[in-house]
Amino acid sequence: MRKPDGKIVLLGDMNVGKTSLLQRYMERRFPDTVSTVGGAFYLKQWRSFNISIWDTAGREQFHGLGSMYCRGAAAIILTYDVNNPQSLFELEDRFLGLTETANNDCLFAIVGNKVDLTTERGPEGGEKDQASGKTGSCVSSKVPKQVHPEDAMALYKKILKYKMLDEREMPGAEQMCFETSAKTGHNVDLLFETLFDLVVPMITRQKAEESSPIVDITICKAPKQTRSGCCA
Ligand SMILES: Nc1nc2c(ncn2[C@@H]2O[C@H](COP(=O)(O)OP(=O)(O)OP(=O)(O)O)[C@@H](O)[C@H]2O)c(=O)[nH]1
Ligand SMILES: [Mg+2]
Repeated sequence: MRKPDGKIVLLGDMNVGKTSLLQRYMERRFPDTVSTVGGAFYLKQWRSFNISIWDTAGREQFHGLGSMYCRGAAAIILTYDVNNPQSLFELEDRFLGLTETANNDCLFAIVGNKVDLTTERGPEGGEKDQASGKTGSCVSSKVPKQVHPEDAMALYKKILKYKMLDEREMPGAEQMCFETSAKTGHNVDLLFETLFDLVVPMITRQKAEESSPIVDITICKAPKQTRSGCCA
């Protein structure tokens, strides 16, 4: 098997839907899942590159493994559940620290999953069914969204500051914060394919640097002069 050219890692609390998102994208279905143990990866061919996408366990007992999975990552998908504010909080509190082992120029996407279960705020402040777009007081069993996109965008900006990444050189919060549904497939292709397109130039640059390493001439010492006047 060819070594992957780049790596993307899904992180986030248990039950937010990491495995479901990956299965929706790779297998085009929404099967029943069991809580992930350790981690597992899929290989995706994107253009001429092989990208590994790692699914990790959100359960606390596997927390120690997280930084190992993030090693050398080109992009990290921080996933939360739009119905569970605590799951967004956990991203900053528990998962961000695991990303220290990722590449220095690692990209971050913040993904609010399970939007199919929610209603959206309508223009007049009323609730609107996110799937059908209908406004009304009795809109099925859906609940108002608990975490709004602005909260995720604020976290994205905070992460750039924390990582000391220049906001002007990184993709904007609007591009890197997604709301998805693994159940309906909403925005799932957009999420993964946006990341692939951003990661590919990074891989190309990295490969170019590896094939023509820069020689630091300041560390090439001048030849020593021997007593006889010859160079040693
Ligand atoms: N309605 C709805 N349910 C979802 C969605 N995504 C996942 N689920 C359900 O949420 C539960 C957890 O999904 P998983 O994909 O196993 O969650 P996970 O983040 O991988 O969890 P861990 O492996 O424990 O870290 C399952 O019952 C899924 O069917 C979604 O977009 N909409
Ligand atoms: Mg899982």
